[in-house]
Amino acid sequence: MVSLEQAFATLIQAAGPLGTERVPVVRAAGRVAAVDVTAPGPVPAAPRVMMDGYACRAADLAGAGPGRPVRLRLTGRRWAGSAREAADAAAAGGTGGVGPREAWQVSTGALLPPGADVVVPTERARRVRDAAGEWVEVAVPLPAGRHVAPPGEDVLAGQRLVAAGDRITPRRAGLLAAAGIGWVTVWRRPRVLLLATGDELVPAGRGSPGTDPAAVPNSNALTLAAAIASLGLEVETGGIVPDEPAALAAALRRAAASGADVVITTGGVSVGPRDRVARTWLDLGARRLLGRIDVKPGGPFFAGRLGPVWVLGLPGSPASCLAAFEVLVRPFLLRLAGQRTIVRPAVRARLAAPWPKAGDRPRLVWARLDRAGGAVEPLVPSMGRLEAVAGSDALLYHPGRGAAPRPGEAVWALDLEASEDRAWPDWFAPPAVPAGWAREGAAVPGSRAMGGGGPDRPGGDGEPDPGEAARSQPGGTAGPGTAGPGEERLGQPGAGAQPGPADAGRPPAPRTGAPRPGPPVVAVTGRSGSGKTQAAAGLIAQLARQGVRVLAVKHAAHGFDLDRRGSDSQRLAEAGAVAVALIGPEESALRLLRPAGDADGGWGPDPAGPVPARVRPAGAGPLPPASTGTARDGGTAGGDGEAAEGMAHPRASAARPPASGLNPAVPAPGCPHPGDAGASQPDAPGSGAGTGGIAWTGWVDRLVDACQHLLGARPDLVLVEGGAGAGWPEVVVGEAKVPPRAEVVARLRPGFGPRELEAAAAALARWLAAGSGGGGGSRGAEPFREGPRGGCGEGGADRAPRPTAPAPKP
Ligand SMILES: Nc1nc2c(c(=O)[nH]1)N[C@H]1C(S)=C(S)[C@@H](COP(=O)(O)OP(=O)(O)OC[C@H]3O[C@@H](n4cnc5c(N)ncnc54)[C@H](O)[C@@H]3O)O[C@H]1N2
Ligand code: MOO
Repeated sequence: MVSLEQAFATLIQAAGPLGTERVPVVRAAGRVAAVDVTAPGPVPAAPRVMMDGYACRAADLAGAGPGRPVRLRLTGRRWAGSAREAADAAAAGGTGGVGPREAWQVSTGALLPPGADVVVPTERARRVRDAAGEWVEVAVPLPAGRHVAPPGEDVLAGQRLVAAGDRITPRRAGLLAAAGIGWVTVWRRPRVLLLATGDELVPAGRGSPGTDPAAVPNSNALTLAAAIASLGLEVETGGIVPDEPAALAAALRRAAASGADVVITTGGVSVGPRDRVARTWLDLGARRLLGRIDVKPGGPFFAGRLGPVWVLGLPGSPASCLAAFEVLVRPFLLRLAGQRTIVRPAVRARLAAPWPKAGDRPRLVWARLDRAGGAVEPLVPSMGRLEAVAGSDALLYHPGRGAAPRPGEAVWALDLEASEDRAWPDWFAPPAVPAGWAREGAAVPGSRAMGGGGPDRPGGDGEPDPGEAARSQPGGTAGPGTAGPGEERLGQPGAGAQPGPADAGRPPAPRTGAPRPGPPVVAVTGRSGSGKTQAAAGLIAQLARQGVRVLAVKHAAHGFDLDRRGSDSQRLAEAGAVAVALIGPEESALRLLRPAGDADGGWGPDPAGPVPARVRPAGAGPLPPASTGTARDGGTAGGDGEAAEGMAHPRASAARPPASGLNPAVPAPGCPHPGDAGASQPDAPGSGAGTGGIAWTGWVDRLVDACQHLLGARPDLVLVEGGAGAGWPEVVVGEAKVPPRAEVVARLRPGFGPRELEAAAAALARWLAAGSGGGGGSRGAEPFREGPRGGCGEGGADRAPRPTAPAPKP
């Protein structure tokens, strides 16, 4: 029997989206974007009036004041939607715009007339008519730009509006339309056919157990149909199928030929003589993917492929059927739908009442979650079983193996009220091959690959869609019509890899409830040329061997060339970092580990080599969007806007920071350091050279989010290589932020070699194991630890404490 975790991995990693189609933006809401959609131009495209009033020149208002009104001649007007008056005025011998000491009457939404640079609201102006004509008197000096929206105020040109794999919400669809986008490439919606099996079943709403005790209303189908429809899939209920073998076989054969992508049955998957669903699918030629699962309820299960059709058998008992749906089938369907986030968050919650069952085997329990209090109450069997299912808003999971959890102990609670925001369930160890990481079209026998070529070409409607681009890779701008490998790097599900080798040897991932602290941040500092990169790569290699997922951050103060072979970032990636973030003065990039066996992509012969995920100018928009986890992750980041402010690159400051910018700020030399008071940077005083530093405000969280987003798992550790430090490489640890007050766990000496690195890694591992790092908990909220801890830096690494690690720049 497979575990729930294995079952999830098998199902999810075998599935991928079903191909793309183009839909007009008016029908895009609710669909899943198949490519990134970026703004073709700024919105507004030209300065726009934001108040009903008078457009004029700010210079003319300079002398205005109470009792000293400035008088402007009214020479034109312009309403929203009209730009003709300029031409009319020009034809009439006027200036064609607002001249000195002139004003035009304007309405909110109008284009700012040429020549004008400010709008005086109606309330602040007085209209005067005399023999010489019409005038406007203004008694307030208003600066240029007041009540005028500059181009790009709503949307910046090139800004990502929707990311591949995102469900397009109604508001996002509105945004696309506002940006002038007409058509969107989306993943095709899976078609689901539901069949209920069982002679005892009667259609829901007809027949009652009260009048016919043997009758069972087909309640599963209506629950499943509503739940699946709410995911944006097409769903059809195919009615009730008798248990009689020939009738069952005929019904399943018809279902498989119905054009559905997925046929889901309920009932008949257990071991009784009339439980023939799995057998019948196999007889019809289906290939089995999964059978019974080691979990209760929900254990009786079947998943297979019959030609291009996915066939799933859920148990009949509603509490089991719906539990299996929530933990397996729902994520699976979302994956077929192309959605990048397919799993709801689970939290660690305190058990508020006794565990209702023995703890000897893996169990799911319907429950009610007290989100504010972090407590959870199992509802079985305190109520009727079905009543409990209906009254639940959480599913508890206990993996079995030993004693049942006791009241007060923490259990995993899948929040059934939260929307999907992650790619892998919290309650399983991160997958060795991250979810969504499989290459599209990669061969899985019998799976419906992405037509071998990925997304369909845009439809033959001839509608241009200049706003859309799969701009995932530098130099390789895969258009919507090509199977850009970049798309899968966005975490696009593919029909791809089998579950990777289990996470053997990997220490359990930090498992914490919400709010979840960020992973610990470690810096390798040292003077230029001191061997920092060598030290960082060595540490990463050691940590990776122990199964620690390291996100390496390389501060490239002078910019970087992403594709340069032998670059530091490549060394870090090759050492075994799951991702390498490059933070440069003008752009940032995140490289992700490429799954083994995926050879193309131009990164050289190493099949496990990294690929560039994306590069964006610092001001131009986020790396992958911060998942909704960002706010919860809290700790170091403010809200999106705040963080974005803190992260705006000074050179991009003319442009507004994007609403959910991920780009860390890399202040230019001498720039005041943006960010919150606790922000610091790895550059120590004396690093001189004006390299600036990395502003920590929020962006570590965002990089971590990006990893979660793209790899389906959070890194266990963030390792920053950068900053001058004292001299020779030092391994500096801090909490969520790198110094000012951090401790040095290891210091390497000139000529350090593998032995010294090993010792440094061991010192770091001890620090992590001591609870300062790796284990989660409340770490993220703690201040920096001051001073050294015992036992650090043994062996080849220097033990010398360094009580004052790099101090913050003023
Ligand atoms: N000897 C064993 N018997 C059973 C085992 C076992 O391990 N050994 N497993 C039990 C478990 S656990 C479950 S769960 C059920 C699953 O059985 P089936 O999937 O074969 O489902 P049915 O037998 O057809 O029905 C079970 C139950 O659910 C009712 N039902 C069925 N369909 C619907 C529907 N569409 N709407 C509402 N209710 C439905 C049905 O009337 C039965 O009462 O097997 C155990 N047996
Ligand atoms: O596990 Mo069955 O699925 O207990 O009700």
